[in-house]
Amino acid sequence: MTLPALGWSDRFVPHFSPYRAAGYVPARVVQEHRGRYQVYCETGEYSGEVSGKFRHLATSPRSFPAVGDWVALAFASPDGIASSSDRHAIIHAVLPRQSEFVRKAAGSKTEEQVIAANVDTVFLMTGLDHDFNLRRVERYLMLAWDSGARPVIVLNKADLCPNLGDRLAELEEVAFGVPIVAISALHGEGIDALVSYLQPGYTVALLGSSGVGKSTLTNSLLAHAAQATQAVRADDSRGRHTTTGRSLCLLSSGALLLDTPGMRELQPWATEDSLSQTFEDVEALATQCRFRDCRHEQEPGCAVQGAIASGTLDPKRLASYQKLQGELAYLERRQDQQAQLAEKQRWKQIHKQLRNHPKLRQ
Ligand SMILES: Nc1nc2c(ncn2[C@@H]2O[C@H](COP(=O)(O)OP(=O)(O)OP(=O)(O)O)[C@@H](O)[C@H]2O)c(=O)[nH]1
Ligand SMILES: [Zn+2]
Repeated sequence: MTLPALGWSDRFVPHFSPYRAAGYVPARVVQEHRGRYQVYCETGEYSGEVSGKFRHLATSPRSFPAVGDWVALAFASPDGIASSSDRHAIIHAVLPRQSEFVRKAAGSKTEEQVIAANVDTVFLMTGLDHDFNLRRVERYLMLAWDSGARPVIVLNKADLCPNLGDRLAELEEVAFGVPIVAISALHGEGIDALVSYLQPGYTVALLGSSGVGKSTLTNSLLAHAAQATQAVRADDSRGRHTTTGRSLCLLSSGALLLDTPGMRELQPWATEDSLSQTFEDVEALATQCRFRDCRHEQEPGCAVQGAIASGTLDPKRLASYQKLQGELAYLERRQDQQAQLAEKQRWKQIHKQLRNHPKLRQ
């Protein structure tokens, strides 16, 4: 496979040039399992792990490669002689990510884990059945803004929806220009509208609650992929079915689909930036409130309550905003507590060292 077919773009070139000079090759992570990685580069698929130096210098779990990452690779063989015919390789660096999806453990930055990297477009899937929920769409939009990937709202199960027009109108109120595509994954309807996001070398991922139709859509996108997988297999000298069981798959259109259990389980968390981006209407109104610290409850001159009274803002949207703001504040408090605890531990350690210091001991 060529690098552009794997999703390489000019944006990575300057970041990679020092590694190229040192003799490394660029490769993309297509699978991760307990510190072992499957990667693709121009000469095929390799199995790899990070170098000892990498491990030593890594400051957090976030530093480690994730599916979708571009890495600097060196070929290795057991006797230490570099050779590209050997299928083992060492990862020496992770290139800066264009986007990343992070699993956040409540209140602990150190436990944050990257579960997908360099996704160009994320399909936020919502069902047009009982799953339809504007508040959930808001949360997924926040997650998307936070990741750096471009969101597209995909409304699935259009076949079950008698009032699509109403649904679309409701959604537009929270989507602020994010494209909305209605499909029926089961019946293969409307999929054509997704094609423009499935350009060769583009990486897409699906997010949405369980049962929304992610697998159904994936299967329909993969359905005609036989030829493409052939091309990938031809690159593998051992003729293994290299695309099966991979978290990054080549679609017939030439786009890459990133699908991992981690992505499927991803829960939206609020961050300051994503909150502002998702609720720019509420925040714009808030700047018009008479009091700067207006809580948008009973205060006089509250522009937010004014908008609700005049029917231009849905009160449920304000409630959603305030709920997420509360969640954000909770997370920040937890993080502060953790930081304080870590600081306390550090001083304990220092005191202990001082106590045991030979010159200071009586
Ligand atoms: N009527 C209708 N049913 C659909 C459509 N797409 C998916 N389904 C059905 O919805 C159910 C769940 O679909 P899945 O594709 O398994 O959903 P998922 O998002 O992958 O679910 P998880 O694997 O739990 O995350 C299945 O019974 C599908 O047949 C659709 O467009 N219309
Ligand atoms: Zn106000």
